[in-house]
Amino acid sequence: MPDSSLFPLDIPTLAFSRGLMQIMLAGLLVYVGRRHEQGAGARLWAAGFLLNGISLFLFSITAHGIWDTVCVVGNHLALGAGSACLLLGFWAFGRQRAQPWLAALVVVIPLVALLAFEGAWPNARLRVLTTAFGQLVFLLALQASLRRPPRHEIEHIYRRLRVLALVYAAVLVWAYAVVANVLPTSSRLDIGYHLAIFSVASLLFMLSLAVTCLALQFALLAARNEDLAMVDWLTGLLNRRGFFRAIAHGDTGRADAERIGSVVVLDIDHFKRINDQHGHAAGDRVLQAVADRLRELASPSDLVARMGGEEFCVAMPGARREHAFARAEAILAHCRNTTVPAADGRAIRFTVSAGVCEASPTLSIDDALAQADAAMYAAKREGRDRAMAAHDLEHDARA
Ligand SMILES: Nc1nc2c(ncn2[C@@H]2O[C@H](COP(=O)(O)OP(=O)(O)OP(=O)(O)O)[C@@H](O)[C@H]2O)c(=O)[nH]1
Repeated sequence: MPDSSLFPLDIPTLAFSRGLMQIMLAGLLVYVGRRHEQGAGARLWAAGFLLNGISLFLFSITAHGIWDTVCVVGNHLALGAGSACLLLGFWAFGRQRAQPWLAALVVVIPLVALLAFEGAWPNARLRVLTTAFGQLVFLLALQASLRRPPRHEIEHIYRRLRVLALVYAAVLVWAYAVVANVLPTSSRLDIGYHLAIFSVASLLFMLSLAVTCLALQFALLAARNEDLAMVDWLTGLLNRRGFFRAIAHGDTGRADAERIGSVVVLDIDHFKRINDQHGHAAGDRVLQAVADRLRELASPSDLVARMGGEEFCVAMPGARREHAFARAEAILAHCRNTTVPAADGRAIRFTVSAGVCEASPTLSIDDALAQADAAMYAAKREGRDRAMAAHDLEHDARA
């Protein structure tokens, strides 16, 4: 066998650099996990990379006697525990049910390798192969955990990671098939050569995995921030932006023509007076009480939003004008019977005016809202605390 190598780096040096890199990435993930509200996944990933790093450090040490045993035991235990933590991290991040038996399996396999082929029947080749089998189980479990992304925004990252894990699993099988003497080795491609290629592949995989974990955490944060930008902080309802986005994305779950159905625009009567008499904080509580009533009376497919100030809107998918009108009147009655405590202990009573408009394939959502708004102002002019339909306004105008 010629004494030549395409890889001037020896495997322990590569293992040392891989270990160092993983420990550094673990530090970065700890930082990210601590700063984010949903950082449980990142913290578990950090533990996984740290343990993997320690395992590689121990692997790269050349020790003798008892210290050699300590290094081999530590290497196997840290490797199994590290893989289990990475899996637990993906389950926590994806809000999936953890599968303790699977996590236990990736810990038990290197342990069995250690006890059986280091302790009972010493056989380095079988020990290495069993440990590699544990890594293969980890990669397959990782593949399975990436099947259902928790949000559509991170779907493409999950898809790429699945491809990456698959390619790495193929390299792992190829490298260890040589160790098992399953593949023929030419005079040039000896076991060391294959393991060196595997070491580089492993370095690249773990680096990509860590960068992907960071990318996932940031993508989740960006998606959550986008959610917050769609929600009114005071009432928890959609805000104007969230309402139009939900309409555009078809969140009502209906086909186009039916999607919008009818819209009801609601406005609290003499709200300025409530603010002036009872203070802004009491006014805020009235806004929250209206939001609660709307939530209570909404059907699951309705979109309920605070469009700004004291104006609210409910999109009722599939609802015809008469049905929407009846529901608007029910909301008004509910608000009429609601009391909100003022700071001085008095009960604040309030009323709401509403305008109803049925959308149609020829009437855009903007036009339907404008017509419902006009109907709501007509209701105000008629004396407030009532609902009016845009359709009736048209009829009156024509008469
Ligand atoms: N407390 C509180 N008040 C708000 C908020 N947003 C807008 N307002 C107040 O809502 C009031 C709206 O007053 P107007 O537009 O005159 O309407 P109104 O008094 O309800 O009269 P009508 O609509 O004609 O019945 C203003 O005084 C705003 O300051 C808010 O988030 N909290």
